[in-house]
Amino acid sequence: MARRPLPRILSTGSAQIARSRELARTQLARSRELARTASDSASDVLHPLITITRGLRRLASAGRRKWADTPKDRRGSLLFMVASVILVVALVPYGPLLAVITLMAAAAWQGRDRGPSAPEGPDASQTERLRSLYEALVPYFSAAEDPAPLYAHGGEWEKAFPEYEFDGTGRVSSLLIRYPAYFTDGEAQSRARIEHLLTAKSGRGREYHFLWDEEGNELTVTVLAPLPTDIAAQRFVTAPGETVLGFTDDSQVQRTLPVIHGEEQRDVPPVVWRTGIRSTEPHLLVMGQPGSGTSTLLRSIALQALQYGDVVIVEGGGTGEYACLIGRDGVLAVECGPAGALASLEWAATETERRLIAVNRARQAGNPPPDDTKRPLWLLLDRPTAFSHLAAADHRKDPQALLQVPLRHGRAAGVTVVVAEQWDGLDALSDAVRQHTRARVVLGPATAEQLAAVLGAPPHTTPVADVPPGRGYARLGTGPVHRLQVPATPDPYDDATSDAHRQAVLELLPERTTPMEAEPPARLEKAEPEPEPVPAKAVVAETT
Ligand SMILES: Nc1ncnc2c1ncn2[C@@H]1O[C@H](COP(=O)(O)OP(=O)(O)OP(=O)(O)O)[C@@H](O)[C@H]1O
Repeated sequence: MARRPLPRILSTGSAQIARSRELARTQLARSRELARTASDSASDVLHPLITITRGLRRLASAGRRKWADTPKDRRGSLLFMVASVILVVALVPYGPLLAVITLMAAAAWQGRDRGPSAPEGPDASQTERLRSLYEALVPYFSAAEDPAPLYAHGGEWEKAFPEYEFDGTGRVSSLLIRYPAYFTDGEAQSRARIEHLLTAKSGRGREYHFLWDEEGNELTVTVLAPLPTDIAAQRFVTAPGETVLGFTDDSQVQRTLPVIHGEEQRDVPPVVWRTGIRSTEPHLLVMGQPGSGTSTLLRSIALQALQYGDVVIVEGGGTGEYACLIGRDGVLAVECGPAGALASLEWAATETERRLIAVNRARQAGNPPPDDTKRPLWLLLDRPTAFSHLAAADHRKDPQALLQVPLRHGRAAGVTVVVAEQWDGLDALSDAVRQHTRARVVLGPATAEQLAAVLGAPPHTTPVADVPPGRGYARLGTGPVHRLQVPATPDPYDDATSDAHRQAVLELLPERTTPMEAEPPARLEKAEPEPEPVPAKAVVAETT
């Protein structure tokens, strides 16, 4: 069959349509070109304005950051300084105009393009690190029954690690990890397994902080900077009843203390322990292994306590580490022998009862507490279990038994007990000491079990490989576990002490009120044949 030609109208129509399409395309391309040229010239014209706006934004956010970083107590002076500058500018001839020009110039400088921006996302080696971390977590964060597992071998690590940061050495410095809701994050063992794995895989030798968000099924891992070990003993800016145990991270402590370091002053976050009538943790237990710095912490506490109170020191180690305090104003006794320790603690128990009775009588009579009950009394015991062993061998009274009254009633009577003990003496500590010392410090290396036993909760940070002396953890009551670095407060009579540290401690010592010759020489010797007389001031207090 012969093919019929298409109707003419159709063939010419399609040609026309094709032509008009071609025309539309050219017009579109031309208008795009026009728009591009217009936008290019507009951005050329507006470029300075855009740069200045960007610069102003950067300056404003820098100002906001500076304000947020300024400690609250310094904000007033900062505000005053800014107000003074504004006033001076307003008063100077052409000042406002010059100020606007300077501001625009600074904004233009700040807002300039700063070269090619850093490439987005991790580089090859960082990707490899994150992938290997992800793969290591697969066995812990996956279950065979999960139809859409977040963790699977060869899976997408990007979904599991939405945020990450690396340090200069290419190691992870901060990481946000998502995990499935069925992971048993409420169990300490499950958490510990993950924390151990992450520590090993992210690089040992650093301290990590783990923040578990059980509600959001997220774990934030942060690498912590080492705590400063160079802060020496000094007068800390604290109120009466506050004692600085040491320094910690700024993440968990709102307050900072100005400390002098050499010529400089800097603000550091302290662990402040409150004692006295309103304290919920009126007594402290310090644990550590030999050489971890427990005596140094006691010396630091004594120097702070002596500002407002009296101190009795009982030293079971017999190393004479508190000799610098003998005869100083406010130091009622430094006892190194069992008989002296017993006598001092007997006096302390009686004194606590006396204060308690006096306070109660005054209260019942509607009077304020008498003056002779107000001066805080501190009982500092370094290794008291050494005396417990000696007392048991000699069939004498255990000095720890005498702590019962000061521990139980010390808060109301203004008596604070601090006990420092080594790990081998932990079991020999009396029940009263364990029950009433609600402020806790652990110094030096310690196992997870030891930390949990003393602090009552595991720290959220991993242990450091090399623990400097005076480094550890502190927990006040049921509060968070803080990392702690005790200020260097060495024995000034120790030959190994540096001159600067020796001078720092000597400057804090109160005046010597009892001449050294008046002190019986046997006082600092370990074995004492005769019972020590009750300290001079103690007798006075007892008879009043
Ligand atoms: N916070 C600190 N900063 C700097 N050095 C410290 C600190 N704490 C302790 N040291 C140093 O560590 C050494 C041991 O300290 P310290 O005597 O206080 O330990 P200890 O736990 O009481 O041990 P021991 O009972 O065996 O004496 C000392 O040389 C001391 O100067």
